[in-house]
Amino acid sequence: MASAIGCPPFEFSSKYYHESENGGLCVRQTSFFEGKPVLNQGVGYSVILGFGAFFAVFTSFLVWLEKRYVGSRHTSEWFNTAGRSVKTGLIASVIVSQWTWAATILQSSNVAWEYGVSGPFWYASGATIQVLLFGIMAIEIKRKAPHAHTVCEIVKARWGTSTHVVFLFFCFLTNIIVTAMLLLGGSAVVNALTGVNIYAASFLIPLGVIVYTLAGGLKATFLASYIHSVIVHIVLVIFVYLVYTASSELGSPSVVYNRLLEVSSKSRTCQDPISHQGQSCGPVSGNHKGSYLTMLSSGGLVFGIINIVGNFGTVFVDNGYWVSAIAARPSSTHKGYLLGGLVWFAVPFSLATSLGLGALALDLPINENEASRGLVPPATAVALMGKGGSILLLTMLFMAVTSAGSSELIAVSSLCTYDIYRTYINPNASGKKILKVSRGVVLGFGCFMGLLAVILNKAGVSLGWMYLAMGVLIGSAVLPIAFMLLWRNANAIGAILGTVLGCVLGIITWLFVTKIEYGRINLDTTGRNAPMLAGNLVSILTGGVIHAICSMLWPQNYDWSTTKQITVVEKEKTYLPAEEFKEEKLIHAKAWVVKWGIGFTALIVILWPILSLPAGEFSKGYFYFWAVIAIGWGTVGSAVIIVLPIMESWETIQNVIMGMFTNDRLLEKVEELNFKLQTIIQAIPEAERLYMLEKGKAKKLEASDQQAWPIPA
Ligand SMILES: NC(N)=O
Repeated sequence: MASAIGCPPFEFSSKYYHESENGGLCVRQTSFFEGKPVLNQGVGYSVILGFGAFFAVFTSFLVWLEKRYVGSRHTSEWFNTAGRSVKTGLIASVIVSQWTWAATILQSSNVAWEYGVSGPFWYASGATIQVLLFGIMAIEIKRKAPHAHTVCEIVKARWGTSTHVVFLFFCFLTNIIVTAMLLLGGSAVVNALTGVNIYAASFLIPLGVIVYTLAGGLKATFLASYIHSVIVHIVLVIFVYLVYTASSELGSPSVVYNRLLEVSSKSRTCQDPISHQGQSCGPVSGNHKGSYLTMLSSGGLVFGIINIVGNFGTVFVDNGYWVSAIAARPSSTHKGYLLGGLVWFAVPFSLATSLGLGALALDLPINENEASRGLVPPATAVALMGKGGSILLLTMLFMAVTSAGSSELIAVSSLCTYDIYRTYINPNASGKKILKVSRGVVLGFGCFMGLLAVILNKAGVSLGWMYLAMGVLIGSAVLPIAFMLLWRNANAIGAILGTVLGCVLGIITWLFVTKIEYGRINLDTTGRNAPMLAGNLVSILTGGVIHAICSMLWPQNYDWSTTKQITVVEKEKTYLPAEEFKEEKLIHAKAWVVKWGIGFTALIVILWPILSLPAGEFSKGYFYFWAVIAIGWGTVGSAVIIVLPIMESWETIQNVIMGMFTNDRLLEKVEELNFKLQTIIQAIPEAERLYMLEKGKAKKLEASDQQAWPIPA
């Protein structure tokens, strides 16, 4: 039971308090980790290097199996687009792992620790809607630029060289920001939990990723992403159930609820040394009744708005999402993005509702510096499970950082290859040359990733600061990039002016508000909510408004003819039915994703928060319901993302297993025969037409046979 002035204030957190030697004062531990790692360095190096090596070998092996037994040809097109035939489940799983950053795991719990229940909600909803809405762009790529490899290729085809250069700059900036956040979060947690040198961690984490991305390109990152997603979701489910059902310290929504009321109670004494500046203690400023159990939180809402703006930038301006859309088969694109978004919602929401609120409910002595470095969830994991918890958290984080990192590698590699090398240096580059350049960039950017993290760590930039600042820097490019595929009158000059001026005005506003509010400009003051909110909003809105005004004054009236003329490097034989590419089908898919994408967006950023406002400070029953949603969403989402890709690819998996256990020589012959036939078909287009015709007839015959002679149950 809590005591207002006793020491310790709560029995359940007594180990974090002691009485001072001289005056009998109650002293709270100044930080949770106290600079002492929970695990030894050997474990840290084993996780980084062991998992890195395992995934490098295993993923390369999977790619080899696919080449050998499924017959994929490893051309430059395949390296950069995975054959443009990836199905819904795998696309959804790729989106989930690509969008699960270190920040998703760490920063979401940080905002739970700062604002209570509203933090995880705003983190999750404010970063899900971009993925849902990007489904619209994804289907538009299929309609308007079916052979593109990157977003900037489309920019160049529509608006020319100057705009191309501007957007290349913003796309690279996005990749650099995302990569920096991955490594800042990853290296901070590895360092805090294992004591591995933070600079060594920054260089070693990307190592395994570079190897498998080099070996297998986009398909390798997709396969690895699936495995990473599975691991992330298994650990997620373990933590959620631990906090709300299994742990002896918490173990039920009711205990968490009572503890959250106790730790924020008005009667709690929070003066130094019973609690220190920057630690959670007593009522929360800006929250209704100072409670952690309310959606009426001004801090939570401001974070939510900044989160929405910043994440529009890191989806729409990150070439990685365009590459995934390009890789998807047309009938899977929109469904993959919608499913991916809905499943991803659970990662920050369920995890931070468990580990973030868990940190508060355990009254952990986490300080502000630890929280902004992303150390809230590791602290809860350690408090609840000891070393086991830290290993699980470390594993989850490593999976998130490496899979999102590999997607960034491919995103940068395809920009350098197609938008710089093929566009400005060697327009007639052969497939072999393109492949070589792609691999060179993967290696180069992989090494640069490590260097970047070292520089940022040295400069004292934290994950939390970077996360809030990203929208100021790249938000201005969001609306112009969306207009590119959605608005025929959007023009080039507006795109350039909007993007550049929006960014400059966003930065000026950000610094100006910092100066006015806090009197000085430094990493601490620029990272506060008010300047970040102002900078983020000015950047995204000015970018869009300037582009819209210019386009209304000088409309382009474009018909997407030049974007449709973007060419592939090697003509690949597609195994997809012609039906997949039909305009009516794509328009139908677009209507579907517009309806569901906008519908779910309205549900999770407008309806849900509005409906939860009348609850004020949650009652125990309301919190129970909230926790059940977090547990249920996490469980169902995890099941879907683990099982669906396997179900969809079951035939391919069977083929590979059969191939592995049957006569290799026979397979080699079939492969050779297949290759010869492909060559003949490519040389004689008429042969392909006849083949498709016969195949269609055979399918129809088979279907009618089945109707006439149904197979008995
Ligand atoms: N991907 C994010 N915003 O966690």
